[in-house]
Amino acid sequence: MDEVLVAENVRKSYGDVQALRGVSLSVGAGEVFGLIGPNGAGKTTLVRGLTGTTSVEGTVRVLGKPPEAVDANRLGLLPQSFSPAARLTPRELLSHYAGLYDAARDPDVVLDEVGLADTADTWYEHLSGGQQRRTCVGAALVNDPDVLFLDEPTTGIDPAGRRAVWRLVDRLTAGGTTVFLTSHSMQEVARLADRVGLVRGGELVAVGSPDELIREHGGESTLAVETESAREATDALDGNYAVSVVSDGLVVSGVDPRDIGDVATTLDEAGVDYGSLAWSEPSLEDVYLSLTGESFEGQERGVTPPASAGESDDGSVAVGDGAGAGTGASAGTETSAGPEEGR
Ligand SMILES: Nc1ncnc2c1ncn2[C@@H]1O[C@H](COP(=O)(O)OP(=O)(O)OP(=O)(O)O)[C@@H](O)[C@H]1O
Repeated sequence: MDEVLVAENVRKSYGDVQALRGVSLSVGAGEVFGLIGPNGAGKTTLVRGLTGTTSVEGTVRVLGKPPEAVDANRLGLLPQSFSPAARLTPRELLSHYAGLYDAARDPDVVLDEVGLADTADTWYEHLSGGQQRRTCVGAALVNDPDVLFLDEPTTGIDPAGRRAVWRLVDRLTAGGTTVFLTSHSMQEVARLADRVGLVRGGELVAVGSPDELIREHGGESTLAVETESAREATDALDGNYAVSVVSDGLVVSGVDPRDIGDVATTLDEAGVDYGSLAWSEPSLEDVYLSLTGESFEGQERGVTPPASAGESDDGSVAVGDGAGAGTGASAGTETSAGPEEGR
């Protein structure tokens, strides 16, 4: 695989703050690389170092050259903060940016793709935050770049707009564009990234495909039991299963989906009332939690609300509703991305 982006021992300090402490990575042609990590971990600094918008120590190569030497027609950058002229419309802004390049795409087509066809003639300052961000996304890729850097592209954008941006990224990567993305959305990273890097305290602490990271750092699948009788449930399951008590019940670790019925039967036989059983596989969120000690997007892994069988918002599968209802229950698989938001 041709290496499009290479960073070797990249370091950056702001005064006493070591924002990057020797980051090395490479990204191949057509690959989507997703960078995740807590606030202040160094993600934006790395994007800035890779794009030559801040000086760094170490080596950076983009398309085989120092970033400043790369033809601007071939690069796209959506910075985390980007404030274009407030009294221009999305159509005017994209036309302006398109005019800076040799062979840009038709701004109206891009506006349509980012879902702004209806607001193309509204002043930027009168757009909603999400519409503004979509305008910026459109501006970053109007030149159809070979390498695209997106620093938190969909922050503030609603789910439909996020899907539109994801489809745009799909379209670009299908055409061979390499994408380097930072995000605080686990769903976005799992949906888009071929490989994920987790940065913490200025260091890249893990790199791999989402599946590899989940296998290595995600821990076991779990069955969350929502019950007010945690002690009785624990007594019933102890010995056969690893159980830990949580605020609204207990979590049984390492349960194979085929064993859910056995857990339900055991609880029934012990006379334990439970509201729901929710089985889930480890996800990128668990990887993030295990490597940073913080939950991703502020979400807690765990018990889904009582529900009849069906997929919950976090993609886990809840079964049962009251004692006995879980017997013979089937379970689905939580994808690492949670419920797929349509391609
Ligand atoms: N221009 C600057 N001057 C001084 N310190 C800075 C500057 N830019 C970043 N830093 C510091 O460098 C560290 C890394 O910041 P950076 O913005 O790269 O983190 P991040 O991972 O992108 O965070 P976030 O998720 O909040 O966007 C932080 O401690 C930050 O305070």
